[in-house]
Amino acid sequence: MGIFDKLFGGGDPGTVASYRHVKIHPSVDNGIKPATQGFSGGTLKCKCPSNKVIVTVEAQTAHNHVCGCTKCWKPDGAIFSQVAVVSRDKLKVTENGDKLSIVDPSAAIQRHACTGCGVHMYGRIENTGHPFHGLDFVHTELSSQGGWSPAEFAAFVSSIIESGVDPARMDEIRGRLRELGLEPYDCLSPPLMDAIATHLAKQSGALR
Ligand SMILES: N[C@@H](CCC(=O)N[C@@H](CS)C(=O)NCC(=O)O)C(=O)O
Ligand SMILES: [Zn+2]
Ligand SMILES: [Zn+2]
Repeated sequence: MGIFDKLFGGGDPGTVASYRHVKIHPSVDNGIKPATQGFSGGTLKCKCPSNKVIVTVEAQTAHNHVCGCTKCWKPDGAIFSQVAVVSRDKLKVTENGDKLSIVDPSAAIQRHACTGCGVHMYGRIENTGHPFHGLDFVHTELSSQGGWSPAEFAAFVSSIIESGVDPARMDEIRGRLRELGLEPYDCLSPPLMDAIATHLAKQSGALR
């Protein structure tokens, strides 16, 4: 396809592209399962064969999404992470917490990873001025329970290139995300970006 076609939408108008062959993340590749009404949490387990780290989440998650950034934990072979939030008072490390270590203590989100298998068990924001302080970040695919809130959008999509994804694949990857109903954004979704900006504007005094 030439640059003109690429920019102005040339190509065969009779063809509806399917991007089913494009893999995003195992939790969305075969269709996205809806949340179970009344679901109230479960346990997340790391991938160690024994002495697994276990995290208990006592609530349904919110804002689940796939994230293309380089910092979020991804299962082997996946180009996106899947990550949701839960109130920090609903999350407890219940077994083998001594195996956890913070990946990057200087990051806004402190990701507590298992030193045995590398899986990130939860991410926590300790900066009380951060717009998302009070929320923990979790990968609900680490739970054997079904019923968690499903992915709703795709964040930091362009960032997958930083992990080595060929930029020429971006059209098919965004195409697949849209096919799955996961609108692709290069940062967070507009409602979350608006929430961050509102928090910052109130902090600075630009808004009251
Ligand atoms: N392009 C960067 C984006 C990193 C980034 O900003 N990630 C977002 C989504 S998880 C974030 O909020 N990071 C905060 C943090 O990692 O502490 C990358 O891929 O490394
Ligand atoms: Zn482990
Ligand atoms: Zn991320």
